[in-house]
Amino acid sequence: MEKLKIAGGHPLKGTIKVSGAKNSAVALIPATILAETPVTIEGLPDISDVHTLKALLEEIGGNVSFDNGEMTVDPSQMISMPLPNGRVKKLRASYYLMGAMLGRFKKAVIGLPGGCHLGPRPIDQHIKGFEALGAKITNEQGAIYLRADELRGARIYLDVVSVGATINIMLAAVRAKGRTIIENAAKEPEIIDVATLLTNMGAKIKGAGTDVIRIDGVDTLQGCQHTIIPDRIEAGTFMILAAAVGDGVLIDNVIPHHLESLIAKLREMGVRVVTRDDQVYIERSKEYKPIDVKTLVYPGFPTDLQQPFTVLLTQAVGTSIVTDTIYPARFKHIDELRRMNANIKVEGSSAIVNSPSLLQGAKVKATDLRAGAALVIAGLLAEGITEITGLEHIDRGYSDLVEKLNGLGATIWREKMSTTEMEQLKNS
Ligand SMILES: CC(=O)N[C@H]1[C@@H](OP(=O)(O)OP(=O)(O)OC[C@H]2O[C@@H](n3ccc(=O)[nH]c3=O)[C@H](O)[C@@H]2O)O[C@H](CO)[C@@H](O)[C@@H]1O
Ligand SMILES: C=C(OP(=O)(O)O)C(=O)O
Repeated sequence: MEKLKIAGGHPLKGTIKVSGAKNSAVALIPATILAETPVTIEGLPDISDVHTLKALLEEIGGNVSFDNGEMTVDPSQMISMPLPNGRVKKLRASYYLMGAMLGRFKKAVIGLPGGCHLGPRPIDQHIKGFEALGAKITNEQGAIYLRADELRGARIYLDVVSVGATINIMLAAVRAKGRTIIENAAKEPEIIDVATLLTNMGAKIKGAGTDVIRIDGVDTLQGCQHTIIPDRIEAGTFMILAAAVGDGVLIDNVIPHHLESLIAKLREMGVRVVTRDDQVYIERSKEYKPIDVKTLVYPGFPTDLQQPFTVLLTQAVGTSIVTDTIYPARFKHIDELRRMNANIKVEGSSAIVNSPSLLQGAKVKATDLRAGAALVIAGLLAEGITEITGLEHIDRGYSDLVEKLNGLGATIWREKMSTTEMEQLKNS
């Protein structure tokens, strides 16, 4: 087990490259199950979620190679093996195995997903969608059993705008008989990316990226080659980090259009942001203005950037309010930031940030992926040494983070934890 150490308080400068999108990768990889012949995905991030999904595809008989960001999946020998426990609990997106296996085999047994603990994360809209397509679904001892004699297209209205439910229903519907219409669909760029892969495989999908998606089911899907989109959340994390400690940082491999809400909020705070075709240049400000931020579904401000952004707000002069409307309890990072001398209190679904605070290095714990990203930014801002445990969360979503930040001149490294430290962590 390792911990992350950061010697903070130094400005960063240079170029940092964004990897492929985690939230696309974790849907694109299960989508390969739907094909009859090999599918190649290029530009995948080297993160634990990708490795876990690779192992899950192998468990059901997939022949998978993964090297230098390129994964080739031969799904021809896959069978509908039950995946009730173990690896499925390591990530949220194992729920996409439900849609993909239902689409290909018309049956699946999958354990309930894991992922970040952000308060309740129901999957009732996924289930509602599968049932509308004709599947019978039961929940037995923590695993979901899905079975259909045949899948038939249906009109499905989502009661909540859900990324996972939109993609999952799409995965099952591409091999259903007839037309499926998903109304009140989520519009995230990752949904368009998955629809692009499926279309290249031979699926008939219209409207991905809008709130009405039409899918005409087909009998078979074939292999193809696909390049993943850049990770807008990793890019956003680097933009916030650059706004906090950057003396001129160029973020490379970004689609600025995917980050308009963040760019607007950074500018509102007084940060200099220059956008180019696939790059964003950022310089920290001499005096940051306090602002209010509310997370919303895309294209609103992403909940996944709420935690890192809160750290930047500790440098503003005045009071800022951050409200998370997607995950109202996504504030576990606040206790850790307080250990670093931040003056933040949580009231309901809002964090009230009184600032500026001179952050101090401390021993802190990443409770989830973006809490980890927030602590890294805090560590880079803070005076002294910050020690972060809970790296398994950060490793789910950030590829080569230490190397990338060292490339900007940061002093950040991983260290093995002693047995005593591991014991202390287990009991904390
Ligand atoms: C692997 C992946 O892509 N994860 C992202 C995905 O998670 P995920 O797909 O799990 O998030 P959703 O978009 O489904 O959730 C949005 C909201 O809808 C609620 N909900 C969702 C499904 C459902 O069946 N019932 C229900 O009530 C959730 O509790 C939440 O309040 O989108 C989230 C919101 O942008 C991001 O934070 C996650 O990084
Ligand atoms: C919440 C996140 O991930 P997941 O849905 O995979 O837990 C995230 O990426 O911030």
